[in-house]
Amino acid sequence: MVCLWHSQDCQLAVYKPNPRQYVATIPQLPGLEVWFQRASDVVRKIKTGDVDLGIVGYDMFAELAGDDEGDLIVVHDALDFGHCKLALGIPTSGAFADISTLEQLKKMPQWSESRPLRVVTGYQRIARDFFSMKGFQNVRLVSADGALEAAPAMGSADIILDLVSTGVTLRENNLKEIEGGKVLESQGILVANRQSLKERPGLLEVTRELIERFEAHLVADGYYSVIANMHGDSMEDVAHKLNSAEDLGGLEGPTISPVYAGRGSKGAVADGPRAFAAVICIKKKELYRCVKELRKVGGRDVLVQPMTYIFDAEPERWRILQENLGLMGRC
Ligand SMILES: Nc1ncnc2c1ncn2[C@@H]1O[C@H](COP(=O)(O)OP(=O)(O)OP(=O)(O)O)[C@@H](O)[C@H]1O
Ligand SMILES: O=P(O)(O)OC[C@H]1O[C@H](OP(=O)(O)OP(=O)(O)O)[C@H](O)[C@@H]1O
Ligand SMILES: [Mg+2]
Repeated sequence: MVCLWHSQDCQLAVYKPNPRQYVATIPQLPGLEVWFQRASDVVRKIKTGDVDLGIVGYDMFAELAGDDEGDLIVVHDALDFGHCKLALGIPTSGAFADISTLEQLKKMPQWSESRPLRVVTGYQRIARDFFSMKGFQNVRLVSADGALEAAPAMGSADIILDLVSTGVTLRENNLKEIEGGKVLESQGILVANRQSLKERPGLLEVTRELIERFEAHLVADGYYSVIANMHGDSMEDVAHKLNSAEDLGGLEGPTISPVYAGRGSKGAVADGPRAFAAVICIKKKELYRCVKELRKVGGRDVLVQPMTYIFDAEPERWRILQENLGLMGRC
């Protein structure tokens, strides 16, 4: 069983036949059951071995894995979605108006044993460790499951520790971040149950395929595949033009092939340079610059397509996983 909280588009479409049910499949990976669960339950269920693999935010993993990561193993620690940070949110006015650093917060004279600084958070373990590591004395952690940003205005807490992404929720609730108040950075990760990986038939192979596909997709996500028609005396001539232009060389160099133009088409030239199609791979950020470069060297009819995968050598993360499981050289 795989437990998916969120998924990124990498051609592993999740098929959920019934919107009111939580079970689904990935047709490309038969034999795999997908379950949609709350983030906290994803970690708990992998820990107990009820599910084998799961995708969650690192924040939830850090909170719930505990010191005993023994049963859990992070298979991929950077899936490049769900980026956010866990940070303190402090009121912009009142007693905190002049507080802009963690040091200043710590030195506030108001807080005592009988009236501690009340911090509301869903991340009790991380908060406890953070405040004790930073040497805070009079802090009381308050629990809540959502809408934490309302707590200071409601009077049920003084400050909050919660996820921040754009910062809009903090701002709209008259809260601010402070220097030193970032506790951790988070993004989606792939986690597995160690024992299941070792024992459940077929699981390691599926995990290997997921690592390969995720890595290949994450690399491909930065590129476009570009096909352009070029005119030249020969394939070498066209290749030379592309290689001498900045950033048109592709990953290893352009792929050039002849264009067999039909009668009357643009590419049909009786005597003169012949038409070739050049396939190159370009960085998304460089697209428009590359189109202009292509035009300069005679490129026309530029077709741009997204890339799904760029598979390269076997991923380092697969090697690390085998090493962690003590399986090096056996797969
Ligand atoms: N604003 C955000 N931007 C990016 N990622 C976020 C944001 N909020 C939450 N996340 C990520 O999503 C995960 C799940 O968030 P959360 O626990 O709030 O679940 P939810 O989908 O809002 O459902 P519920 O709150 O009802 O459980 C978090 O652990 C975190 O990794
Ligand atoms: O910095 P921002 O982009 O504004 O995002 C931060 C908000 O996102 C999360 O809440 P979510 O939307 O998941 O609501 P919830 O509290 O109901 O889980 C988080 O708990 C913050 O409230
Ligand atoms: Mg939420």
